[in-house]
Amino acid sequence: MEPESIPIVDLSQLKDVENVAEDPEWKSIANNVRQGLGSVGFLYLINHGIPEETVSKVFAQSHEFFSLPTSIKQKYLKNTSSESEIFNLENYFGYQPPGGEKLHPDANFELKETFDWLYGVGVYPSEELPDFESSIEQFDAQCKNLLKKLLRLLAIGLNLDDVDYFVKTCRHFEDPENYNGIYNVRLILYPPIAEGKSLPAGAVRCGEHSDYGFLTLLFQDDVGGLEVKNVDGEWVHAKPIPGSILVNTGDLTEFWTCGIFPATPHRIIIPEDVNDSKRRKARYSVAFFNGPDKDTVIHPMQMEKKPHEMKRTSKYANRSTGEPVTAYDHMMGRVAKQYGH
Ligand SMILES: O=C(O)CCC(=O)C(=O)O
Ligand SMILES: [Fe+2]
Repeated sequence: MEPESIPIVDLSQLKDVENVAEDPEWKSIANNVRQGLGSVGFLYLINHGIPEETVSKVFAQSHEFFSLPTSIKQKYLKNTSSESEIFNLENYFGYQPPGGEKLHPDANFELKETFDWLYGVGVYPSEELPDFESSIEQFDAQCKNLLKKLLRLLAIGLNLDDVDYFVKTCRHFEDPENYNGIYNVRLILYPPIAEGKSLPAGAVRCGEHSDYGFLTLLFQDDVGGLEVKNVDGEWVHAKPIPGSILVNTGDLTEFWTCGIFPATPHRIIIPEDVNDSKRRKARYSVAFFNGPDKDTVIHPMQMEKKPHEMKRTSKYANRSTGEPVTAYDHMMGRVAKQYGH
């Protein structure tokens, strides 16, 4: 039997209408989103409305940034020196060199470089790359637009009375200066592995993990290598589909919906075959990690699950009582661990 694959959801029919909850197109797409995110926990969006040019500009800036000499990149190093530095969200920007972060506590070494961008704070390489900030700002605005639609689709799919139930917890979309939302844009480079290069034992590109927040938008180039664990526990290759965006739900959403939307484990391993093109090529990706405003109190929702949502064992699936917790408290413990605190 073919392993369960990652569904594709077409957003082309998502029109700006007055009452989205009653619109047949919105309802039908909302069902597809619930089906996809409620099973595999990942889906591809096509015809999502983010212009190709906006995405390629960010990728171009990412290529340029990671090609800068290490001494320059080190100028923009993220401050991960202590737990309190990391817990201060305003510090969550900057560069991390290979091995600087572990998404899985047991991963030996993650062969990647990252750069995190936050709205309104941080020091960016404007001197070296004059278009860096404006490219990411444009991308940020487009991602937020799309996320608003997705959060409404989630609410419709769950039959919530208020279609803006989740959108309202992201006041940072409308007023980023005043509301401290937990979200960031991340540029990622997985460097090429030259023939004969020796790697630390057990090295991976990205250790197995689930994301922490609400929804992640992931843009990848054409190299491939990301694997996603499906309901049957098999690793499925999230092969690149040109122009598409991968979207997945994080730990907070799993907690919030008592497992209707699972936080699906994913990883990028290094192919053992030295001739595998995925090993020999650099891979670039860009992620938008979205969480709610940090003071949002999350009350786990008790609702009936559909049969396919019972299949995946979720940490929170059988929770009958869930103590409310703020989004910040739920997410930050996990963030600190990734820097070894
Ligand atoms: O680069 C990718 O394709 C995945 C990255 C990822 O899962 C993450 O940074 O959380
Ligand atoms: Fe991830």
